[in-house]
Amino acid sequence: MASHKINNGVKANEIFEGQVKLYKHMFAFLDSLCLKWCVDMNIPNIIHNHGQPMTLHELVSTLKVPLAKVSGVHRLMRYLAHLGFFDIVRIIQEDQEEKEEAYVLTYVSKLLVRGTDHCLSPMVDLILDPTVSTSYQQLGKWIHDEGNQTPFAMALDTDIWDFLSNNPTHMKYFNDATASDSQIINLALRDHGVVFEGLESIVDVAGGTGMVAKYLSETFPHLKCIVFDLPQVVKNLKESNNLSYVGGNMFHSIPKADAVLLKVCVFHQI
Ligand SMILES: C[S@@+](CC[C@H](N)C(=O)[O-])C[C@H]1O[C@@H](n2cnc3c(N)ncnc32)[C@H](O)[C@@H]1O
Repeated sequence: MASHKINNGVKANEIFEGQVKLYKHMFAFLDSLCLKWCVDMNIPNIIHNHGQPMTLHELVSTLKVPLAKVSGVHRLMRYLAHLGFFDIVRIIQEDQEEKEEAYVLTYVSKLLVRGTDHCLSPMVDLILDPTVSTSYQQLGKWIHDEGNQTPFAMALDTDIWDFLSNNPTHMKYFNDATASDSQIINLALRDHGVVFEGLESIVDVAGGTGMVAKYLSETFPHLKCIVFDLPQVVKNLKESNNLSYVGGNMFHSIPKADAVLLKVCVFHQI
């Protein structure tokens, strides 16, 4: 493309390339929302349960989509395939002469199949929940605020922990999401268990509902595991011989143990 100068000394090719980049990021929210759509529709499980590549026709009939929306599903699935969530293969169905497109899971969408020990769909449920995601609309207001409130706190006029404790549905989203993330960590711990050998006790500070501690207590029956979190998070959770829950505020004090485990994610701190 010609790169002659135009107004203000900006080259035409820079304008076009800039526009492409700008639009890519401007529409990036659609990537997240298409992901949310496919998780909300349970498509990873539907394809997984189908046991073989699934055609559009099979998918829309399982989803019970009205005829008018079949092409919409087709477009969404092609876009999700472009993003790497599905592969598109061509298969021949019985009684047909022409090959047909069919969807299969990729290593990414396999992480969205609910009911496995490495499912991250609860994380998608939480992060793309409108209450959480729209709080980032507050960034402009937040940057001018002299206090230390997060955008989430500004949007809802309450601290995230108070919000969760007053909203059981979101509390469940949050706990399920952090537990799903911890399942993945457990896969890493499984291969590096040597780190915990020789310890008699460990406290998982801000350990949520105890997914990591549960794994440790089962893998190392002689290790005393304590999960420490806010009282409303750990109340009524099932303890075992070497697994206990303690409620409190980590900024005041934490239970004594040979080692401290601290694993938090920071999305709600920004
Ligand atoms: C992102 S979650 C991490 C949970 C778990 N460690 C994990 O990685 O799955 C942060 C945790 O910190 C807890 N938390 C927040 N403020 C706390 C405080 N002041 N004292 C103890 N726990 C707190 C929350 O209840 C929540 O379970």
